[in-house]
Amino acid sequence: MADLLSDEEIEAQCPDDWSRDGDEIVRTYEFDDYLRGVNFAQMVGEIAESQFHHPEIVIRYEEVEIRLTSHEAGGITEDDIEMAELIESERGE
Ligand SMILES: C[C@H](O)[C@H](O)[C@H]1CNC2=NC(N)=NC(=O)C2=N1
Repeated sequence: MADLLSDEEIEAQCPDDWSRDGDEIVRTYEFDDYLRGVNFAQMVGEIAESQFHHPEIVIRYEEVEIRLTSHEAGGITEDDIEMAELIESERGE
């Protein structure tokens, strides 16, 4: 199990366009239509399964919110940062 990151480490390692919200890091992605968001959520789910690290995914009209935290560690770890980076690389932003 990964160790909890310090406030300073989270600040330094949180990818651009992601923000910290308590024990989570979060980003909301915008899409041109609902189904593009649904497809993105599917892709995030596949990454989550491959990493065995599962975000909260909220699908709304033309946007998808991704929230990451490490439940077992009780906060934000390298696993969350890595997942955010993988999602960013897939999104191509
Ligand atoms: C038993 C435990 O749920 C598993 O080891 C994995 C599954 N996916 C997970 N996902 C997240 N976000 N945090 C975890 O601690 C976690 N643990």
